[in-house]
Amino acid sequence: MTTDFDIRFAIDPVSASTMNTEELRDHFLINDLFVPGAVNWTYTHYDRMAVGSAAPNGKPLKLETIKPTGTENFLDRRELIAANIGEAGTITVDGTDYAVGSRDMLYVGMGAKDVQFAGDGAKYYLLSAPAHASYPTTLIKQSDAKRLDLGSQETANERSIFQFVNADSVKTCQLVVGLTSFAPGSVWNTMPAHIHDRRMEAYLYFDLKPDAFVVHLMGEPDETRHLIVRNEEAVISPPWSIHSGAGTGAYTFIWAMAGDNVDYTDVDKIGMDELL
Ligand SMILES: O=C[C@H](O)[C@@H](O)CC(=O)C(=O)O
Ligand SMILES: [Zn+2]
Repeated sequence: MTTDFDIRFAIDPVSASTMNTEELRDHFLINDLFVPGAVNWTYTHYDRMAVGSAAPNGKPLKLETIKPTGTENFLDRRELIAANIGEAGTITVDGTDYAVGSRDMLYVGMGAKDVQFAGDGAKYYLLSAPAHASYPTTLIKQSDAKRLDLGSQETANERSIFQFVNADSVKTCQLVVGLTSFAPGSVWNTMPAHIHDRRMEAYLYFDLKPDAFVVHLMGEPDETRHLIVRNEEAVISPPWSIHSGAGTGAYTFIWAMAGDNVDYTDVDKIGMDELL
């Protein structure tokens, strides 16, 4: 078996501003992310972040290398986070089993050779970035996350940010990952919006009803575009872009960054009056 992968080149803001809907979706949206019975990757040229999935569907799946990494094993020069958005499962790393419950994340440090994803109803969302050191493989539960409550009901952005990667939970080289959930009726994420040119970001939207979608905003603050994003689809946010969205109904999302620093408080805020 060989793992399927797709490559996304880095797009500059001027080129992005000339794109039509189809071109924007081809470059920045990842649909068909979860393929039952397979691992698949989207290898991006934004900080070489790879965004993927493993949906075991009854049969354990092995993490195989893909050509773009240029290494014998996928994690020879990379680190990985697997976030389970499905039912409880098990990830085995070089012979050690980790029970990864629904909404748990597993950090796998650089150098792990044999990684297997198992669990009938488990759905692992995968994030991987180049690493410079090998940190211990660690299970991170939602209760280990640092919680930040933001927004208000009046502005439909009342939400809780769970920073799974934080100073107390796990040490990583580049990956900073968390999950954001909403108070009933709140639909706006990341508004007011921000940019962080030193880090790219990826969003996975899930827990959406079949006919619901998120209108995801991207682009430079004075040149915004939108993507219609459905359940279990992901969006790549280039370092120069805002990343914010409003759902037609309830949803949850996982955000993940890689780049020059691991300080998620280091963002450039965009004023509500600056968006065009
Ligand atoms: O850089 C950080 C990420 O964009 C998210 O943490 C933002 C987010 O979850 C939110 O405001 O709803
Ligand atoms: Zn951000």
